Amino acid sequence: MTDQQPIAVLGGGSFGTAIANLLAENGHTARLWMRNAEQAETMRRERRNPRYLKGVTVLPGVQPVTDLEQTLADCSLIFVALPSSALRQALRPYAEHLAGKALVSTTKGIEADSFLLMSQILQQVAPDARVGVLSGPNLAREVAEHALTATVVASDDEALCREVQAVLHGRTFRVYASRDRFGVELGGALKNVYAIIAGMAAALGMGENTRSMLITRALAEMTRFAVRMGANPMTFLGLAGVGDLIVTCTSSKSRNFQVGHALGEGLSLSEAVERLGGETAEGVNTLRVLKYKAEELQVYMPLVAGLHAILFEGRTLEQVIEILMRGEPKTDVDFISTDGF
Ligand SMILES: NC(=O)C1=CN([C@@H]2O[C@H](COP(=O)(O)OP(=O)(O)OC[C@H]3O[C@@H](n4cnc5c(N)ncnc54)[C@H](O)[C@@H]3O)[C@@H](O)[C@H]2O)C=CC1
Ligand SMILES: O=C(CO)COP(=O)(O)O
Repeated sequence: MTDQQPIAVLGGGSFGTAIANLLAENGHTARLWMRNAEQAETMRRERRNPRYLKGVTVLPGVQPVTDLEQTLADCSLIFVALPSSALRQALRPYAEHLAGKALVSTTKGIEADSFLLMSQILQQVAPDARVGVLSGPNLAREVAEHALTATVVASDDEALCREVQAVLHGRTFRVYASRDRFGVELGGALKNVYAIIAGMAAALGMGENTRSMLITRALAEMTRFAVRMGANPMTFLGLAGVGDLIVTCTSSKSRNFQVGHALGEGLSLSEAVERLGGETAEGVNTLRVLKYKAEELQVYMPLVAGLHAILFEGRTLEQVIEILMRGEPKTDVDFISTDGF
């Protein structure tokens, strides 16, 4: 990448806009690709995102664009901030334009049928691309409003990690590098499920003891699962593991937490998702596939099983709490074995 070359951000939602602004703040030109021409035009004219991050000014260095082919041709570093349900379909027609490019996924989801993470899909779609992920406790609004924030870029391509650090690292945004691409990415996807549970607990007026128990046992079961899948357990003690788990399980700015909260208020799943007004909450789809993957791999994930039972198997919250709390006494701390909550 030369100093003059623009950097692409694909997806003009909350996170894409926040990342594009960070790049612009650091003196780069960010080509923010959006599929909706009207919204791109509004952003160009009014320097704001018409749908997401209300009140945030979009900096002059951010260029909203709608021509994906041209954007890919012009940029060698490309951040992907599309929902997981859209990523493969959106990029597959442009596969030939991705060869040799550095693709960094910021998407925190899992593909339904394949159980592939987004960087694995990028690798499939563009086998000759350089691939990395960006993940961590990074609520888009707080990033955009300059809350002091840290994140992780992960790839076995060290040069890619350094490039991402160079362009994103700034006054309020610190970027750490990791080689555990799989663990960093999996952490970002798994924590969304627990944020839904935490939102439910908050709506039901459960206290801080409960929240702490939830977060801690969530960390145990997501680590257990990730290690079984081949991730480094230490990653889960870092920003992309427990860091992201804490922020999404404690903040009402998290859309997954909001879905859980709405469920706790008594809304149905479809009503809870609808209340987000089209914003992405990845945790619902992740829950569907995770439950079956955990069973297939025989990984003990009682919180995942419990939430699945409530949302998709007609169990009540009371029944699930009874099962979770009244089970036979277990040992604490043993994260990796099947003991525990
Ligand atoms: N919002 C946040 O705080 C963070 C979000 N993420 C992740 O980033 C990803 C995107 O999230 P957000 O930006 O928050 O979502 P969002 O719901 O705010 O925006 C999604 C954007 O993708 C666009 N989009 C949807 N389907 C598309 C398609 N088929 N083709 C082209 N564009 C399409 C939408 O028009 C919208 O502009 C998610 O996986 C999320 O987990 C990661 C870190 C923080
Ligand atoms: O991933 C996030 C913060 O790190 C954002 O979480 P939500 O997608 O739940 O808003």
